[in-house]
Amino acid sequence: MKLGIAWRLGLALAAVGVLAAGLTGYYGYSASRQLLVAAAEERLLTATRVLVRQLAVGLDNTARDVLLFAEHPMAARLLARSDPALLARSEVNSALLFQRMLATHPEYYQMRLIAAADHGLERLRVDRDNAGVLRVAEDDLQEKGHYPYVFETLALPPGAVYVSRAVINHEVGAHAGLEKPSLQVAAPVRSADGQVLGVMVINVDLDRLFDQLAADLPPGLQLYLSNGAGEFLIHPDRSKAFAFDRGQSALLQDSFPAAEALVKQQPGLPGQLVTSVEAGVDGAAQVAAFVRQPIAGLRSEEEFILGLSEPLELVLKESEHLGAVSLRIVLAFSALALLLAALLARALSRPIAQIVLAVQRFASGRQEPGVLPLERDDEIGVLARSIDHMQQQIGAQFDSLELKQRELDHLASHDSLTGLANRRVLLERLDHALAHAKRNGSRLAMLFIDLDNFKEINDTLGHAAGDAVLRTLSQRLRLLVREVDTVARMGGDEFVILLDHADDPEAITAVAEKVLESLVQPVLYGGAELVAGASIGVSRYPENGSNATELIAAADHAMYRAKSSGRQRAMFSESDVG
Ligand SMILES: Nc1nc2c(ncn2[C@@H]2O[C@H](COP(=O)(O)OP(=O)(O)OP(=O)(O)O)[C@@H](O)[C@H]2O)c(=O)[nH]1
Repeated sequence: MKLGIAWRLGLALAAVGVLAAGLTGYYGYSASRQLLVAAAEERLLTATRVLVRQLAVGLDNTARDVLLFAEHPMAARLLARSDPALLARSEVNSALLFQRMLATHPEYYQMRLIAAADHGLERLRVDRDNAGVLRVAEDDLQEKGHYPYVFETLALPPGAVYVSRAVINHEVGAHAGLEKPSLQVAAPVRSADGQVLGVMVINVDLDRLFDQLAADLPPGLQLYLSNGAGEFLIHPDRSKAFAFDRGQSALLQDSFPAAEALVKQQPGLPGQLVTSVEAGVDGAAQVAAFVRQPIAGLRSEEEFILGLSEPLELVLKESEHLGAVSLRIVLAFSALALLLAALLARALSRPIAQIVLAVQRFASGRQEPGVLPLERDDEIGVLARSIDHMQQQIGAQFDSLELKQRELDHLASHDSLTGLANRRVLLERLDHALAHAKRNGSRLAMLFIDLDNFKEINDTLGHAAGDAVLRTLSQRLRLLVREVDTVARMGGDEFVILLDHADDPEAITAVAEKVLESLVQPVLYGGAELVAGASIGVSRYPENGSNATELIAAADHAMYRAKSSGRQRAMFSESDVG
């Protein structure tokens, strides 16, 4: 189907409408997604910074706890082992305090007092086990001098606190702490004279610590902790936490490439970033925030990078509703655009079709012209009125041309002076009449009339008088014959009357007599009576000829005989073609 210009315009407008609605919806939808992602990044970063702050506070509190015990005189007394009675009481009291501490701090799983002497022999130790909290029997106490948290702490200045690297605790007999991700927080114990007697150590269960920290986080968030090198210590996928402890590698920068900037950052400086990855935990896209935070005020080789991530799907959940609303709006606008386009196309195509029909009808010259939308006051109305005006102009010019054509036809076929048929028309009609007569076996007669003494009128009264005589006599000739008969002026003062169905010679003679009588009647001109008269030669078909030339020649010849026989008479042709 070929579409008209109005429909094509309508469809183009509809397409523009649909496109505009679609693009608006699409950009609104994608802008909302970007805003949601940006808001999630901001939210995650804030939450991560809060967590880092809580971690620092937590470690600080543990450091305070360690210092409290390390600097208490009871610790020095226990390690100095000077007074046996005092020692026994101190042991009981200290063990009680250690047990109270473990009871109130679920993240602590071990508290120990370790001597600098005897290869770092544990002097007092309270462990958490599956049943609760227990004081480790003297026989089970171990030598720990070879562990960094012992010999490095022994070297610390007064008041300093050591924080170990995050490790999995493989120490034999560690009860609940065995194979736990741990931090050892330790401080040296000194005698009153400043001599280093041993160390006070609290073992922190990292999992419990972060369970506490993350307890208030909204659901759906995932927690990451790595050391300064990017090795995961806490990961939603437990197989990635402490992978280095199993001789494997699971690095923050591998899971979140942007985090490499934090890993490579100069130690001791804080840093933060937000990032998005296409395939995070479970292969789902994630939005994440990471913060690197040095442990301020504590002696540690460790720095932590803490992070939170949220699945992109969760972040964009709100945009799904917006997307559905956008889609409905786009569909509604598209339908509206199509409807408007159809209405516009109809509104345009109707008057255009009217104009086309009117122009076609006008072009094909139909009697009933098409109706133009003349009353419209828009461009189509202007066009219709212009076409109407043009049609009227063309119609008027056609009428004028037709008139002129008729005048030309008349001029070409009639004598201008008398209005009678001219020689050309006479010959046409004669041919026609001859053909008809031959077919029907009918007869024709031709009267060749030449005025007598006409020259004299011209010569005496002038050409105008001659013209007046010619006009008057022509009128008389026309009135003498029937409608079907032809009266023609051959030129000068010569006329021919062609009589159709002229079977009877007497009837022909009667016509010739009437002609003679009529033409000899005077013509009034300028108060004078002018008399011409005429001589007539008569030829007949088929007697005197079978074609126009023969019949005219025969009549002409008979006319000359009438002239030479004394004028004012009619004579029949004597020529016989038979
Ligand atoms: N006024 C006028 N005269 C014409 C016209 N056409 C021809 N004539 C004149 O008509 C005359 C015709 O000549 P003739 O037939 O020899 O003159 P005539 O006096 O009738 O001679 P006969 O036929 O022998 O009687 C000429 O003088 C032409 O000049 C015309 O249209 N108007």
